[in-house]
Amino acid sequence: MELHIDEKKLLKIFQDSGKEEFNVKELAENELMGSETKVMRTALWLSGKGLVEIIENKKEYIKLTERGEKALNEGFPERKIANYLKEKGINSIPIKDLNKILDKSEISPALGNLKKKKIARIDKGNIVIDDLDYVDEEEELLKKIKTNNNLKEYNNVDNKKAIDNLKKRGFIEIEEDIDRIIKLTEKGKEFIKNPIEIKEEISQLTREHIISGKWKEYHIRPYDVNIPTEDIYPAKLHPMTRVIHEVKDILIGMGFKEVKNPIVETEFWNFDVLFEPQDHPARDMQDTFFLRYPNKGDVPSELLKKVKEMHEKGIFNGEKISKGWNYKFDENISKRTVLRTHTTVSSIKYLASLSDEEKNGAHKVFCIDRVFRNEAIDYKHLPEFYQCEGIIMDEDVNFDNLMGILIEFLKRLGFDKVRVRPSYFPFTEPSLEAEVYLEGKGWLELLGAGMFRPEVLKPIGIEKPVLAWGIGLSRLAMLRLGLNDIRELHRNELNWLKKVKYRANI
Ligand SMILES: N[C@@H](Cc1ccccc1)C(=O)O
Repeated sequence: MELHIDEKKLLKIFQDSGKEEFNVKELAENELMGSETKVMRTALWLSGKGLVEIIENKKEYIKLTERGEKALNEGFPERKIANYLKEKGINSIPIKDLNKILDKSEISPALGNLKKKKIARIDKGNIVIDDLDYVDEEEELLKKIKTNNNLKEYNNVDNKKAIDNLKKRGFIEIEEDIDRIIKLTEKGKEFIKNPIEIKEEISQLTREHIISGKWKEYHIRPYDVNIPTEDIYPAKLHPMTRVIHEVKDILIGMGFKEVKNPIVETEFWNFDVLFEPQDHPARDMQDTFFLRYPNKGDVPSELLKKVKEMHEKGIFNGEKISKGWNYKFDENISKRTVLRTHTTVSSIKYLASLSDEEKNGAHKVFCIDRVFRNEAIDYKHLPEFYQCEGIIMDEDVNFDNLMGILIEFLKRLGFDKVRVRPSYFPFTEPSLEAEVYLEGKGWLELLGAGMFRPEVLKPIGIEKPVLAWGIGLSRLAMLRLGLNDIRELHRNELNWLKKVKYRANI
């Protein structure tokens, strides 16, 4: 068992003395310890290891007040009267002369007590003490208390009255203390049968230790991360922010660059450019938030014409490359404003913004952002959530590369078992859906992906193939945080935020 040097020292005191228990105060006086806090801290560690037991006894003790100390040293006021008379060789004095002997405040308690204790009698304005060497039980008690202050010792009926009186006269006070005993357990007794070697220990190696060569003499104590400590809750990032950071770090590590775009978009960028027909059910009121203010946005007119032709007839630059959607494209719909429904807008806007020269190069970009869908709130749906989207554009990237990059990305997120199924998105062909396997949960759908269709790429002037994927981050967050209800993520319940453990790379 690895012990801290203080633990060794404490046990050594037991070993050297042969005693099995000690009062904390006694241990604190031992030079190996030096303070009660040190003894207690060390004893707590040792009790955690089962070597000692800490026994706490509540103790009531009697404390002499300042007035009590004075009475003990100078005598009780009534005793002062008796002593005065004794000195003068008399046994009575007029009450009015008592101020020669006592402070004003002491006179009436002295008189009261002399009468009560039947030591003196009053005779025609004089106070008479017959036995000047009287024995006073209260004085005796106060002397005893000075040497033994444990209230328990004075608990018998005889003392009770005297104690009460001393308390009333303000000579004593009853106080409470906790008496702590450190006692060896059986395991502790076994342990100290072996010699305990105390060698100076350090827990941190400094430059001085190294330069002086002293490091050779010290024992460097290993960290014990199992020592119980108090829980502390420092400020930290919101768990959702941590999910975002984790994904961002992974993608940057894979060579992607981040792009950002506004939340408000035109239907043109959110849908039209992505070859989603204007009568597509995904656009209807169920899914999309349409804006009243502003209700119109600017749309690049050249591109609008090209996209319109593609939608209506599948024609680009006079060449029929697709069947198109065969409906009447409405430019007013294109201009309507919406809260973006997916981050694919960012990918496509990035590609459309490339200059001719940039188009010659290869591009890897990603976007992590909030998207909005008009969904009823339940345990797995919120109208606002995070998506992460990535694209790669290069000479001859293909579907195999897409699979490869997704498997790698998911692996870095901690998902080893990945399964891919064919899927459908209006803007990609072929399209796929990737599922990951989670112990105890089975297969979970995590992302959608595909190769952008020529109907999408041609009008924005991109000739090279582009692979794209989108992943919902809220679901990932739920997995990371062990949540069964997505609403928990945004409720911001303080206790949950304090205690939630974020496990990156599950
Ligand atoms: N935008 C799609 C996901 C996706 C992105 C890129 C390619 C294919 C699919 C969605 O929101 O579900």
